[in-house]
Amino acid sequence: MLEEIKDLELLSTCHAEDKFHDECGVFGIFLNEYEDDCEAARTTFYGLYALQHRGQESAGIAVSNGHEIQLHKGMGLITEVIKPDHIKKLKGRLSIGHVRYSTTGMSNVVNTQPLVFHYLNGMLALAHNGNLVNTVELRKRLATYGSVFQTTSDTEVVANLLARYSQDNKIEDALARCIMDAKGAFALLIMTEDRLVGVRDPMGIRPLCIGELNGNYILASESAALDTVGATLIRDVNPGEIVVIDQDGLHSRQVIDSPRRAHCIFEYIYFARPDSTIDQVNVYQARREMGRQLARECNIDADMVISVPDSGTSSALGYAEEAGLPFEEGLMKNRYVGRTFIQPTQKMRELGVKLKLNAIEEVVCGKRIIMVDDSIVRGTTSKKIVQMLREAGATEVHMVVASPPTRFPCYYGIDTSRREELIASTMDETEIEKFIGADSLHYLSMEAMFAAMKSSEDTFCSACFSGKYPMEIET
Ligand SMILES: O=P(O)(O)OC[C@H]1O[C@H](OP(=O)(O)OP(=O)(O)O)[C@H](O)[C@@H]1O
Ligand SMILES: NC(=O)CC[C@H](N)C(=O)O
Ligand SMILES: [Mg+2]
Repeated sequence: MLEEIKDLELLSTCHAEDKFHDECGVFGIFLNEYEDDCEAARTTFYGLYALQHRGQESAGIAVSNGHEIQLHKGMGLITEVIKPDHIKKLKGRLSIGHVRYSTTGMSNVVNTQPLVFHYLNGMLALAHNGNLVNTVELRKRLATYGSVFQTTSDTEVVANLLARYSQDNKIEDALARCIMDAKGAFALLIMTEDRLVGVRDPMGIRPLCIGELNGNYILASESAALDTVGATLIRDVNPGEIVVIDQDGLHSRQVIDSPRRAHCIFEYIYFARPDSTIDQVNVYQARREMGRQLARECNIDADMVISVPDSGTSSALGYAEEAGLPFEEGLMKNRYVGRTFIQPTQKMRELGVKLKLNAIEEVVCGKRIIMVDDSIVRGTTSKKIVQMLREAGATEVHMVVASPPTRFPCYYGIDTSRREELIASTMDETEIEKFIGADSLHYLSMEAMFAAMKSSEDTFCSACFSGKYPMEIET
């Protein structure tokens, strides 16, 4: 039986004001060996808990007991949506889960994932990280064949393609045809009654890795989720590869061989957890190296380096090390605020970032500060923090950013699709410096960023900085 809860209306997600550059997290497990019927759902819950930073709008878990798929999903964080009583009802040895930050289709309960469908050969569940760039064209095409849509998300288009191509085929054969049609970024998990299937887009834009836990296989967006559940990272799913996990183990098929790799550079800069390793590069080490490179490019006379926690900290450490300056905690983050929070009162809204971050006067007063952040998107955070540090007595505040200016929207799964909202698309560096009120502003160069990654430009998608998109965008 399909169980679906209504919008919990627990949170008024204020992403439009608060932030707009998350994406989604997926996690799936196939248990051969298990102690109790709820183990798959429970493990998925903890996996999604570890991936919460990737999406905070909604969450869901689907489980198969071999005959049918059960689902529980809703709006909110994983701990708000999935309670212990729900886990008790989600019985079965296969499970997939999703935490969402919407890119195509609104943030509402209808578009929450996993999506579960009945089709010719039974039931299937889908969980998607990424964004298709030819959704409109595919939807139109499918509609002319008679497809109907319940959601406005791009993920349902994939479900319809799968249903169309499945006929007498196995789901992985249908998927192999489907990914020839679907253009864009996708790390997809598909679960039928008896198998778990994962696929990564041909350029490998979004991450997906394979783990192993007591002889059982897991697919997850980030390796930190594997660590959390006690699993070991085996490898990344290759771009264009389909991985099938069933009772006979793991089978793999390379469906498309694209000469171009386009791993999202922003995963390393901001999205992913520093304790994750993606495509063999540890995120913490990448960020730290970007900080070192940044220090080599800047020459600022200052007393200390501070970070904008959380995601600016790894690069701030690298910067301080290279510049030979002390690293201090000049800003403290309220750990309970997270990336989505309950709408504050008007007065609190005016305080804005102060809900999240506060300066430690005793550290910064009378000091010349170098403040390191991973990125500036709209400039809201930096403007308020510079002001905060000055109010706390800092004599100079130099803003250094461990990435190049974010000038172009992302169409591949990060919701920065409104160019006019990106401060660096409308202002030059001098204007931004003035806007945020810093004594100076420095960005990491593109060359230094790739040097930090020890790789060339054509390994990554860095379109948010360069405007060079690895594939055509539907207009
Ligand atoms: O220019 P803006 O539009 O203000 O956005 C940029 C800020 O947003 C991100 O941090 P976030 O608040 O998401 O939190 P985190 O660093 O704790 O992950 C990023 O690390 C910057 O600090
Ligand atoms: N951020 C994402 O990866 C979103 C997945 C999918 N495009 C959705 O909007 O639901
Ligand atoms: Mg930040």
